[in-house]
Amino acid sequence: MTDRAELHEWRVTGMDCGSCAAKVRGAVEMLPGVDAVEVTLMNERLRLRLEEGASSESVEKAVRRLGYGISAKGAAPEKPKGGFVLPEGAFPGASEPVEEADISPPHGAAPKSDPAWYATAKGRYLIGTGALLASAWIVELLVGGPVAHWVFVLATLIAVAPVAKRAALMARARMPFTIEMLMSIAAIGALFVGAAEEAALVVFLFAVGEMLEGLAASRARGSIRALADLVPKTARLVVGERIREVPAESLAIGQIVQARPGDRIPADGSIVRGTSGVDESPVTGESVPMLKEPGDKVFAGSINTEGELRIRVDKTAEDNTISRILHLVEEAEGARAPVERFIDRFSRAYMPAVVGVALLAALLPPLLFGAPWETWIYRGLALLLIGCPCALVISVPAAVAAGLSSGARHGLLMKGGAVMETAAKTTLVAFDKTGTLTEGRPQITDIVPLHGDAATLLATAAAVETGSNHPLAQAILSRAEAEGAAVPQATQAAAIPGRGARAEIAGETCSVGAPRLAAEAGVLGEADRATAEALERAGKTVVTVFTADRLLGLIAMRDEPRADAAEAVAALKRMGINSVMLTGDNPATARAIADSLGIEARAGLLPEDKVAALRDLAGEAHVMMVGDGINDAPALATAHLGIAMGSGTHVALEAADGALLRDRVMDVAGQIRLARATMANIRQNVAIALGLKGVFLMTTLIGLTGLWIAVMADTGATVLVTMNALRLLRFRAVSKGA
Ligand SMILES: Nc1ncnc2c1ncn2[C@@H]1O[C@H](COP(=O)(O)OP(=O)(O)OP(=O)(O)O)[C@@H](O)[C@H]1O
Ligand SMILES: [Zn+2]
Repeated sequence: MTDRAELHEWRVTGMDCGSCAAKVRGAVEMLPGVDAVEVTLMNERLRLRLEEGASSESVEKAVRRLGYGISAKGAAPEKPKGGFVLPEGAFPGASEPVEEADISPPHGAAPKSDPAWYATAKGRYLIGTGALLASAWIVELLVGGPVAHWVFVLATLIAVAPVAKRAALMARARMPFTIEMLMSIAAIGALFVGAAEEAALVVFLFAVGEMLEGLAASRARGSIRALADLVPKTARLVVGERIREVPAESLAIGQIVQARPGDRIPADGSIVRGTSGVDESPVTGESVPMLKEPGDKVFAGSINTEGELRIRVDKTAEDNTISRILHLVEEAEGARAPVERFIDRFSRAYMPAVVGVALLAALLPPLLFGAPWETWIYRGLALLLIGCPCALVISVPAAVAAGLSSGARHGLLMKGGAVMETAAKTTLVAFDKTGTLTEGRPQITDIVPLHGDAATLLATAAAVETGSNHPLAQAILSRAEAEGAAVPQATQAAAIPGRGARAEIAGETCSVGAPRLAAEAGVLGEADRATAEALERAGKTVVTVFTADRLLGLIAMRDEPRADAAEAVAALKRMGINSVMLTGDNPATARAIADSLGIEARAGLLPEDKVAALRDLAGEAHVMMVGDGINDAPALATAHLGIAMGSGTHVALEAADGALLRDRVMDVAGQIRLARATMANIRQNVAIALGLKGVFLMTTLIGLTGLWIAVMADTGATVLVTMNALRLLRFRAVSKGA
């Protein structure tokens, strides 16, 4: 393997059942110099590594030969071929290139809408086979007898030809067990046992099934694409006195745009003029409009409800929150759940096994017991049709895609099926305290100067904290600003993670930090310690302000628990999930807050202690860690699952396994509920798929059902499974008003 290998990406159109993706993967994997092949059905993507010297054209050729459309990502979109390789002129118009469903271009460009069903290659194939079948029936009605029989034979042959051609192509790509192959053998075989009418019907029903599958797949894709549609295509750019309509994609950072009442905001940005209620539900799922004023941030895709706003663009179109969410949901699909891999392996073994059973059924009874050949060959052919694993193969990705996009619309993000599967198993949620269980906006409650006055103490503390972005530092800085304190000049200001901050003021080293830090420096007397502890027992966080030789004073702050934190802990409890709070804050403060929430607490943890605590917990439970993502990245990475919540998520979106975009603790329960519902949905789907197969396997063997029922059973199962999965789109993870 050379390290010059390059990553390539294409868009592949026309895949709409799980086995399609497997076919593309199989065909491409065989090519020399190709490695790390990844095919995703829902966003129609093929990604692989090409070694130096290997040509990307051979990849494109291999995919086209299977009858799928392929175009390089980023390059000018080429017109994709339809789902079927049709002989020239087999059906009117069928050999023209077909504009198939286009997925969301991930970065905000205008997505095309799906063409009507009859305009797709599969639609035309369906109409063609339907017309053939209908004409044959008319002939049967008018003429009947042997003529009609031969008309059915002819209709079957014409209709099955494109399928057989495709089956042959796949077989040559060393994939003999495909649904196309089973179909072709069953249809042509049926002609030999004299069931011509049924053969024609079978091909027609197969076309119906393909069509429905295609519709279901594009529906699932559409639900993800809907996210991209939220960002307006155009923006009203303010240039001097005038306003110009420009494409939203072309906006550059720093430009000013106008949003009128009722407009969707075209870019992530900050308000420079105007005050208005902004409905962010499209992005975060938060349904109550938020009052925004100059300086506040807004997301692209939110709706401006009341007044005119002028907004400075902060992010380009491909970098805004919604395209990052979209990107995440798309990426997510690549991380396949273990259950999905299992199903894949299973279905790969399943098809050959069914072919074996079909062969035995056709041969054994006549050979061993002298049963009639015709009957048993017919039954064998019907068994072949039962060998289509479509329903089984689509059962997992359909549910995962529906679950993911349903979550995304409520601000609950998970990076793929693997994350969902783990989330569903959660037995313990570890919460970070500051900014997660609490608002993360501490307010100063007490200033206790020991030398000099309160204003000087505050000013000194503020000078030291200029080097920190800790919430406690923010509290001190904003209070100092509000009081107009005369903050002295500080140099070499630096944060001491998990402990405090330090700086030089007028040649003297000055520190602000946990009482422990002052104690270590030997400047915390008994009386001061008692004062601090009394404040801490009231749920306040105390910081000490000190120089090398004396304690200047104490500052107490209180960070209120989030309104729904206690309720969320209770909701998790009802789901059988324990909660624990991990915090760097001192034990007394932690105890006071934990008691008010009904949660266990581990306090006084340095960042590395949090990691150790999580390792410890992960030994006996499935742990989901929820943090604000700001300085708990190592902890998020240590838990089985790390979920970033609230405002910090914009930083942590890429690093965590999932994110909750709203500042609601209840969403943790919602996230797990959604994951559980998705896993339950998958189990139902697998049961439907396998159950129906089992039933029809039996009825076919005893001769109760025949060829066309076998096709219907497969199509029916596929449709049932997809519809069941789409139910997840209506999933309500969070009760209203939570
Ligand atoms: N910049 C700072 N200024 C003052 N004190 C600080 C600062 N940074 C940390 N501390 C002290 O160290 C303690 C632990 O800080 P750490 O950042 O680990 O926890 P936290 O973020 O406050 O709480 P949590 O762990 O729940 O998020 C704080 O409670 C505070 O006493
Ligand atoms: Zn299929």
